[in-house]
Amino acid sequence: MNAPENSAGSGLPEQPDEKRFEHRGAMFDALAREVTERLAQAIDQRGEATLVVSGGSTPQPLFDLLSGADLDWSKVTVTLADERWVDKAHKDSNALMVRETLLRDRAAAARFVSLKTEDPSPEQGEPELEERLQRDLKAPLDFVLLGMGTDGHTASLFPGGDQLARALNAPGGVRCCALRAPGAPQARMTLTAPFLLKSRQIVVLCTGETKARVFSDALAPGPREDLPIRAILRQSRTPVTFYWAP
Ligand SMILES: O=C1O[C@H](COP(=O)(O)O)[C@@H](O)[C@H](O)[C@H]1O
Repeated sequence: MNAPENSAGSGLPEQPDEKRFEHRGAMFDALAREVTERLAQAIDQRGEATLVVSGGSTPQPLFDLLSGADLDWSKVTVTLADERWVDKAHKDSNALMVRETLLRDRAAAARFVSLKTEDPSPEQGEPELEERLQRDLKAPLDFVLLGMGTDGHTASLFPGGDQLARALNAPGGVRCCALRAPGAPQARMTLTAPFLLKSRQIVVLCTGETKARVFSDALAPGPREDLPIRAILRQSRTPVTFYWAP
């Protein structure tokens, strides 16, 4: 097994905290409160906040709730954990989903940093995006919301990804990585695992029994390459909470 990225004695257990709920509604309410409180605290303490969000379907009810949260959204920078390399109006665009569900109502005042360029491929877009992320995102990130696929991917850290090793082990503060994988219909841009871990708090948000089983598998010994979510769950540098409901 490869060593976890960030296991250098922070005092945190190498195991996430878990918050399990009987109903999704209660889970989304609790998580919306936690995100709002953490962003408000960051704004109070540092004058600004950075929120990284996943794409996919699971977080959409949370985004609906957060869009009306009573926060000074003009001080919040939002970006994605990963993006599919499709046109910004394409139905599979994570940015489109985030614009339609989160960045409206009060949250329309937030600044959005896109993970997409006009380049035909993510490989060609990577240098410009790396520059953008270095310039526009302050680390440590205040709050990182991740999802997980039933194949154990998180962000676009997919098992079998052509650049998975680079995305898991990126050196020197590299923030993003283009990646293609058999389990991902479109080419992807992902934040690297080391950059995701450069954060004050990570939440992994999952629903359903299948993902609960994948989560248990990920906590068991085995290579990160098989279930890349392990790069997030099995480290002791950054606090992680697993939010789950059936
Ligand atoms: O492709 C993706 O999948 C995961 C999980 O999505 P879900 O629809 O099962 O919630 C997501 O976290 C990731 O950001 C997305 O690009």
